[in-house]
Amino acid sequence: MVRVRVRQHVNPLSYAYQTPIVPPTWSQVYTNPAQPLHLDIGCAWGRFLLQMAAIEPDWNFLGIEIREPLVETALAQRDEEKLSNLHFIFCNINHTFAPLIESLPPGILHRVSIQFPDPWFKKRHQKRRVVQPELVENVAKYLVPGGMVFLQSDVHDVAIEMRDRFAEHSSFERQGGEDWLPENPMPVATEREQSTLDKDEPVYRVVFLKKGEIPG
Ligand SMILES: C[S@@+](CC[C@H](N)C(=O)[O-])C[C@H]1O[C@@H](n2cnc3c(N)ncnc32)[C@H](O)[C@@H]1O
Repeated sequence: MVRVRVRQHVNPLSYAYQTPIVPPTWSQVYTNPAQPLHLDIGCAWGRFLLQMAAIEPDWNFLGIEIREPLVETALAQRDEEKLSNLHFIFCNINHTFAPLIESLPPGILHRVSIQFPDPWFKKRHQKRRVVQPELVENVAKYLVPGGMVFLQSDVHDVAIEMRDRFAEHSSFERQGGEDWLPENPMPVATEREQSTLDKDEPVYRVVFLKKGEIPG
């Protein structure tokens, strides 16, 4: 895979990232647009999804990333691997969630992952964090009953903040008790997860399911 130099962070609150995208024509993107969708928010180079899409051909995967060069690289790799159940979109998810999901067949969003989101440590920068109350509200609105939210971070405060934002919402039920999950429920580790584990550092993980009856 060819790697280009990219900025480490972009400010999602800056003017350049406020416009919602025009969604693609999904029948030109996925072979079967009716398959359950896994949305990965902040997918970076897309390595996690490239592996997931190969392992789970009966799912569609959508990676969202605010740094455009990473999306271009991920799409090129997707094409090289001929994965017709995988797509990546360059956008700011905080301005795109509703129009994006509404452009898909209804009842399609079954899984959302947010893995190692940018921590934005300084107090005055914390509004740049991706898990804002409006995002939680949108996940609650569009995820199917029984659908899964998987969150993980190596930064304890960030993990607590995103965990609490989902826990406080009446639509979600936390899984696995009060402790952080010891294992990743997904069969693939992200790049950030792998580098954290390689350094023997902790990863804070939590899963929520959306309450309600699962459609038969
Ligand atoms: C620390 S990286 C983690 C990447 C990957 N999930 C992993 O675990 O290896 C966080 C990613 O989220 C992206 N990101 C941050 N804010 C975003 C936003 N509002 N919308 C879409 N992507 C965002 C960043 O550009 C970055 O690539």
